[in-house]
Amino acid sequence: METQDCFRRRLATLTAHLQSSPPIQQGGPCLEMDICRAKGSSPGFKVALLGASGGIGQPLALLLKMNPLISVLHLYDVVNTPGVTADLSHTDTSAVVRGFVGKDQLEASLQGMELVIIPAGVPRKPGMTRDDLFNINAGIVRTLCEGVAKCCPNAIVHIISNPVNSTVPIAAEVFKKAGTYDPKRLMGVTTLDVVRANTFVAEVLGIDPKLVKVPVIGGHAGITILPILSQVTPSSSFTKDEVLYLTNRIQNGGTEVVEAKAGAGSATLSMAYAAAKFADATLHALKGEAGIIECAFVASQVTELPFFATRVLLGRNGVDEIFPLGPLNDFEREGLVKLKEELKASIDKGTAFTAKK
Ligand SMILES: NC(=O)c1ccc[n+]([C@@H]2O[C@H](COP(=O)([O-])OP(=O)(O)OC[C@H]3O[C@@H](n4cnc5c(N)ncnc54)[C@H](O)[C@@H]3O)[C@@H](O)[C@H]2O)c1
Ligand SMILES: O=C(O)C[C@H](O)C(=O)O
Repeated sequence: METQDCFRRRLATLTAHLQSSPPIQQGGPCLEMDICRAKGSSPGFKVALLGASGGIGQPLALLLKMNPLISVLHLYDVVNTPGVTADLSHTDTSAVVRGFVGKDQLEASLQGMELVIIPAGVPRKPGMTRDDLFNINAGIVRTLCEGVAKCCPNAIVHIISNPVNSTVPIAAEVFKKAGTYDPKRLMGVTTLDVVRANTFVAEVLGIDPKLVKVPVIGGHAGITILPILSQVTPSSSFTKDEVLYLTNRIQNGGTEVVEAKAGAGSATLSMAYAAAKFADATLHALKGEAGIIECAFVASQVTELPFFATRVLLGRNGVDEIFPLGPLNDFEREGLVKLKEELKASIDKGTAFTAKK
C-alpha cells in the first residue's frame, strides 16, 4: 500500500509537471503540437482558422470540426477563442479542437499546420466598399502571414479577409520577403461568388442549384467579379435581360447582404459555407484525389495581371493547373476589359503596402 508521504511526493511531482506544461486548450509550444496529431482519433489534416471568433469564424469553425478529413483544428483570434473552443470541443466529431487567444499565441496556433484559413479583419458597413477596409485589414493580414511564413511555411493559405484583390498580393509579398513564397499554395477565396452565381442562375432556370456550375473570373469586388454565363453547366442560354440581371446580382451579392444586415456586418453564414466547401475541396486534392476544380484568385498568367480568379485544378501541392478563360461572348469580353483596370489598381495597392514596411 502507498504511504501518505509517498502519495504526497507523487502528487507534488505531478502538480509541478502540470504547472510547467502550458494548457493545451489555450495553446502550447511547438513541441506540444507534434504530440497533438496523435491525439486526433483518426489521421487527418491539421487546419488553423485565424479570426475564429468572428461572424464567419464561428460557423466556419463548426463546419470544419464536422469535416472528417480534419484531425486537428486550431482556432486563433485576438478575443473569445477560449469560449468558442470550449463550446465546439463538446461536439462529437473526431477533430481535436484547440483555442489560442492574443498575439502571443499566434505562433503556437500555427506550428505544424497544413492549411491556414484567414477570415480575420473588419467587415463592411452600408455605404462602404471593400477597399475601405484596406487600412485596417492590410496590417492584420500582413502580421498573420508573417506568422505563417515563420511557423508553417509549407501550409496552403486561404485568404478570406477583404479586400481580397489586395490582401492576396499582400500575403504574396510577405512570403516573398520571408523566402517562403510558393504561388501554388496561396489562394484568395472567391467561392462565395460561385455559390451565389450557382444559386441565382438555378433560380432563373428553375432547377436545383446543386446541378449548376458557373465559372466566375476576375477578382472579388464589384465589377471585378465576372460570371461567365456563356459557360454555365448545364449548357443554357439566357435572354439579354437575364444576363444583365444575373451579372448585376452576382457582382453585388455582397452589398445586398451588407445592406440587409444594416450595419451588423456582411455575409457570414454563406461565406462560412463557401469557405468550408473550398477547404474540403483543397483537402481532398491534398489527399491525392484527381479532377478537383474550383475557382480561386491566384497568381496567374492567363491575363497580363499578376493575380486573377479563374478555374484551377487543385492537387497535392495546391494549385496544380490554371485553366484559360475559354471562349467569351462580346458582353463578357467587354466586362473583362473593364474589370482589369480596377483589379490592377487593387493588386498594385496590395503589393506596394508590403514593400513600404
Ligand atoms: N472573401 C469573401 O468572399 C468574403 C466574404 C465575406 C466576408 N469577407 C471578409 O471577411 C472578413 C471577416 O468578416 P466577419 O464577418 O467574420 O467579421 P467579424 O468582425 O465578425 O470577425 C472578424 C474576426 O477577426 C478577428 N480579428 C481582428 N483582428 C485580428 C487579428 N489581428 N488576428 C486575429 N483575428 C483578428 C476579430 O476579433 C473577429 O473575431 C472581413 O474582412 C470581410 O469583409 C470576405
Ligand atoms: O461584401 C462584403 O463586404 C463581404 C464579402 O466580400 C461578400 O462578397 O459578401
